Amino acid sequence: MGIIEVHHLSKRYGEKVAVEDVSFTVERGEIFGILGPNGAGKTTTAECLEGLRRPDGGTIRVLGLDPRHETAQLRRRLGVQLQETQLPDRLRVGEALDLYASFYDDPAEPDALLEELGLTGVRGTQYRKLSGGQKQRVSIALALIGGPEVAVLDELTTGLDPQARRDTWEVIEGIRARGVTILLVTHFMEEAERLCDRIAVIDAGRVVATDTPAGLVARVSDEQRVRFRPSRPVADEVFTALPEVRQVDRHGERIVVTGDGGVLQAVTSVLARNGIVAGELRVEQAGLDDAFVALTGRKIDQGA
Ligand SMILES: Nc1ncnc2c1ncn2[C@@H]1O[C@H](COP(=O)(O)OP(=O)(O)OP(=O)(O)O)[C@@H](O)[C@H]1O
Repeated sequence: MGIIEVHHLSKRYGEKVAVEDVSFTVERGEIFGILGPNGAGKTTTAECLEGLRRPDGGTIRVLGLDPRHETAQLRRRLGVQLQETQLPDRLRVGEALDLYASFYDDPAEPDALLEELGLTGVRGTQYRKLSGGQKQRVSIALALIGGPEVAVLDELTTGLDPQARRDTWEVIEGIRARGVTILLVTHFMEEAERLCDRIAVIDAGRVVATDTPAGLVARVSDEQRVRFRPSRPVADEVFTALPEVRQVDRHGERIVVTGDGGVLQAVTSVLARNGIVAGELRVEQAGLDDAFVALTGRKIDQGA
């Protein structure tokens, strides 16, 4: 049995269908992503499994517990980072952690957690004086203070600059390394691709695909393009004779060879055999954003 099991979940707000027939299973130790554009139903799904919202249909089990009826038991074992955490402006970071730790029977050690999240230096700093990245890391610390087996992190890097985002990703990988299962709600392709073992792509309230990032990309295309400038003229046939190659194009002195996943290896080998050096070599392949367009028919809104 998965550590999180969602079967045929549905949720409406009045006439508005927010989530329709959503199913997925998260295995222990995974970073599992729920990826979709704004308004896709990601937060509603997360809130249903946190026990914050009552589903209209379907079943949910988190750690074998029903969030609707076993909310108190679940709260002790589930860490939740809400989309926007606001703490009193004058509360100091250390005070916030001590306060949250007091809610649990067997909390994590606050100082060790601050150290792990790179917050030791701001232990005595008031919340209002923290940078966006530091506030975000405090909200992660608060989600982890109860020593949860599962953590749900919702849009944890929205609004952060690229460096703070990368720092946060490293923190998440460290948390997973400690054995915490993570459900990551995001609309950032790069974040999902970098962090997640598997992803449920959700659009307009429905799961359109669940797979590894590489699996999602492979579903839509295994195509690779190799661009280079050969050190001396070379005929198209040198490449078209290779089984991996589908197409050869020329742009001035540059050659673009398109083929399957083995095309780079095939092209570099044949060039080496012919004593040709490939200058300005570039390899392009489909990414998760191409997969998303193919699965949903549109680009994700990357605006934070
Ligand atoms: N309390 C509510 N009342 C009415 N409609 C709601 C409510 N909460 C969410 N919705 C609507 O339900 C749909 C799904 O919202 P949800 O917040 O789950 O999406 P999301 O994928 O998490 O998007 P975002 O990243 O913008 O939060 C949206 O159309 C949203 O406008």
